Parts: sequence; C-alpha cells; structure tokens
Amino acid sequence: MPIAPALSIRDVRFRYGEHEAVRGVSFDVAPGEVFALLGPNGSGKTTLFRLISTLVPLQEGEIDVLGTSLRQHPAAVRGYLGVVFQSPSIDKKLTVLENLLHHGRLYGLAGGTLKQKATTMIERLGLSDKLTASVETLSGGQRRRVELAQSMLHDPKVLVLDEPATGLDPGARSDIWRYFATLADEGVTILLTTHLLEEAERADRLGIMHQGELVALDTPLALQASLGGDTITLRTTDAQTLADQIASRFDFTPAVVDGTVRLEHPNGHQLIPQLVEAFGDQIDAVTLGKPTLEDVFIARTGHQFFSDTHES
Ligand SMILES: Nc1ncnc2c1ncn2[C@@H]1O[C@H](COP(=O)(O)OP(=O)(O)OP(=O)(O)O)[C@@H](O)[C@H]1O
Repeated sequence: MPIAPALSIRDVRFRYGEHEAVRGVSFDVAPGEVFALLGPNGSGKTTLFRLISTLVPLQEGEIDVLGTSLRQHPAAVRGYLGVVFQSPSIDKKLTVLENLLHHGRLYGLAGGTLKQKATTMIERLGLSDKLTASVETLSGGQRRRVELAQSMLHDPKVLVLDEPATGLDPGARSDIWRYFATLADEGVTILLTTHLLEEAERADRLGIMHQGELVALDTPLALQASLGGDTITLRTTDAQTLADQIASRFDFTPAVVDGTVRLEHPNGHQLIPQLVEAFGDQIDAVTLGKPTLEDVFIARTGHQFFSDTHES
C-alpha cells in the first residue's frame, strides 16, 4: 500500500484582488521528506507557505496535512505544524530561554515540562551556552536556531519554513541543514521555501515555481539529469541572430538568456568545434558545464532565474 503523504496540495489557487499569485499548484510531500519550493522573487512561494501555515484562508483547491483537511479543520492542522516565518518572530529583548518559554505557553505547555522541553531543544540546536543570553547579543544564524527550537517545542510532525537560510552565511546555513536532516531521520516532514539554488540542491525533492505555477517537480539530480548532457553558453554581441542561425543549421533551438545563447546537448565537447567552425566570427566566448538547477529553470520557463521578468 502506498504511504499516505504528510502534505498534499491539490489545485491550489490564490488571488490578491485581480492578481493570481498561485495558479493551480498540486504536489505531495512524503513523511520524513525535506521538500524545497524554489522560485525567484514573486513566484508565489510565500503565498503558498502562508496558505499551508493557515495564515491566509484557502480560496480554491485543497490542502491536507497528515490526512486532515486544512479547509475543514484549520485548528487541528495548525497543531500539527511547526512554522518559521521569513521575518524574525523572536523578542530581541528577552533571553533565549524566555523566548522559548513564552512561545511554549502559546501552545499550551507549562511548568517543569515546558522548561525541560525548552532546555532540550536549545541543547539540540547547540545553543546551551546562550540559554540566558539576550537574543540581541546573538548572531543571525544563532537567532535562526532559536526560532527553529521554538517552532519544534510542541513536537510538530510537519515543519514549514519561509526562506529559513536567507541572510545566513554558508556555515550557519549548513548547521541548519544538518538539523533538518536529523529531524527528517526522526520522521518530521519539512517544507521550506527558498530562492537560493545551492540550497534547493540539498533537498530530497523540490518544486520549482514560476509566476504562480509549478514548472518542475522531482529530485534535484533527476531535474538536472532531465536536461541531459552538457550546457553550452555562447557570449556574443547579437544573441538572437546567432540563436536563429544555429537553429537553422542544427536540429535544435537554443535559448536566448540575458544576452547569451544557451543550449543543452548530449555531447558538448563534440558540438563546440562545429559551432566555432560555423559561427566563430560571432562568438566571443564559450562556456561548457553540466546542467544546474538554474539551467532547469531556464529550460522550463525561458527566463533567467535572477531577472526582473518573472512577475506578470
Ligand atoms: N499582500 C499582497 N497583496 C497583493 N499582492 C501580493 C501580496 N503578497 C504578494 N503579492 C503578489 O503575489 C505574487 C507572489 O508573491 P509571493 O510573496 O508569494 O512570492 P515569493 O515567491 O514568495 O517572493 P519572495 O521571494 O519575494 O518572497 C507577487 O506578484 C506579489 O507581488
């Protein structure tokens, strides 16, 4: 029998007035999976995060968390979830422990049990020596860890996080990802949003968002492999003309991305000499590489990942 998903998103749509920010998104997240929603600014990730975390009401479509309908039982679903917001949700004037105690009370925890739980969580996140430190004396990475500790106090089965690693240095980001791996091993399901390609690569599976739609859904390796072979980037003064000429000479159509000509080919090293022989006078530089998640994004959308062209 197939394992029931921890999180099930079906045909979800969301409008802010006239603007449709999420346009019919469907996917499942398996128990214990670390799932990343990757997309550039404005692609709809935060809106989806707000819907899943019950911050905004569902308009169209359905979301189930651990088999419970969010539309019918939002309070129950909230209880299953640990939530970490993009903007800090801790009080800088309070100590680490005070923040956790305060948060725990919101979830109905109290007394010795709460204190024990808070201390254990702080320990797990490597902040024992900061227990009585005021949060304003902590680094960005340490504050993030306090928020993570806080979100896990009530033993949620599903953790949802909006851009958890934004603003953190690579070391702090790695610490957080190590913690995600530990939680996932314990059966906690994790969904996070990110606009960082290198972060999405660490997820078990990812969904790529573009203009409110899911344009790709698979493991990072499978997505990269789906492009096959190599990625060739040609720098030239007139990318569109060169792309048209390549398309009429060879049996594929390259993409024009940010003033460069970009193409995927099973054997890049064999194709490059042919390209140089035919169009050498127009090519200023050639780059050969393996497809990245950015290439996957470009191949699926025709847009560059970091550009101003995403919002409709
Ligand atoms: N409160 C709002 N009112 C109107 N439009 C909004 C609101 N919040 C978001 N939008 C629009 O909805 C679209 C999706 O925004 P959303 O915040 O979900 O994207 P995102 O992928 O999370 O971007 P970012 O990485 O910048 O947070 C954008 O076009 C945005 O301008």
